[in-house]
Amino acid sequence: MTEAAIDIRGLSKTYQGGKRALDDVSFDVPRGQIFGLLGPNGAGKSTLINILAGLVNKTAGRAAIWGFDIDAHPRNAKASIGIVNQEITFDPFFTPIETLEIQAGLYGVRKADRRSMELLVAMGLGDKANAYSRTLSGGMKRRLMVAKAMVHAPPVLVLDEPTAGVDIELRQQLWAYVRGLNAEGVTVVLTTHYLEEAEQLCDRIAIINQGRLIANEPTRTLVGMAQEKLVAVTVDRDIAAVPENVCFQKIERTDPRTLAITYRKDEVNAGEVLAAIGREGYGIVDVSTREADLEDVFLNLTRAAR
Ligand SMILES: Nc1ncnc2c1ncn2[C@@H]1O[C@H](COP(=O)(O)OP(=O)(O)OP(=O)(O)O)[C@@H](O)[C@H]1O
Repeated sequence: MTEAAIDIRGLSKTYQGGKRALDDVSFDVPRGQIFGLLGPNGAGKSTLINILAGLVNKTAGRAAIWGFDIDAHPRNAKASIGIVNQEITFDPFFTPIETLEIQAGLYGVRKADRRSMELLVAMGLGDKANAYSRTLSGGMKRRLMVAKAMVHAPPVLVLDEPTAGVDIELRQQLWAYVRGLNAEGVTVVLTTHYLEEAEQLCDRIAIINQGRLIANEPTRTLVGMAQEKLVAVTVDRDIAAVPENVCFQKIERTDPRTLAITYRKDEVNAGEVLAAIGREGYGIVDVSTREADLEDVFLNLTRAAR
């Protein structure tokens, strides 16, 4: 079996003062994937990433990056991971190319092995190599952060909330670059609050809530776990009384001629739901359905875990 890109076993962290930020968390990030780490505010995501980065000491458990245990082989572990933090951190007076060269120096990358320009080009910053970093747009700064995390060519790239506060267009742009890195073989781990983003990008998603792992599934499986489906039915005349039927989990009148019906797709199908409305003597004028999405799963799981 191929070793995992990241292997986390029984990881716990209790901060001074008693806050238990991680509670016996175990999971693998498979190599070559884009892996999403989701969780509400304060769930413990940054704590986990900071442990991998060597910035926070764990209380118990173990973690390995690209097969290197972070305690037994800290240097190799560190060399195997690039981390893009939430905050933008670089000296605004250096140019992008200088920023990358300095970072490469910090990581002990030999001059002959450096690929600063190549990275800038890959991130769409080739023509900005000699501009002051402070003159870059927000999106360019984010991309420079990604390039900076990649100077030592780590096989694993971690992005901690990289798109918080970034507008949709820049977000799409950044993801295009990240997908490009992934296509070249880089394993990507990202934390995000944007469920839709995770759903679009990630092969697999783990959810942390209050320090505990509550899900770890291929994205498609996770989305498939949402069994509730919503259908809005508009009928040909005003609805006098809201119909009742066992196949409706919930039904309400949202305007005089529209019913919003929730049903469980593992128990009934849309045809049965519509037939039940028809039997009440209404003609159906319009129907719209909403697929369950990751947000539904997320809410169900975090609610259940409370
Ligand atoms: N240095 C610290 N000392 C004490 N408690 C801390 C410290 N850092 C984090 N915590 C607490 O640990 C818990 C987990 O925090 P963490 O930052 O890991 O969550 P998160 O999932 O990254 O949240 P966010 O999405 O808001 O960044 C929170 O309750 C937080 O207040």
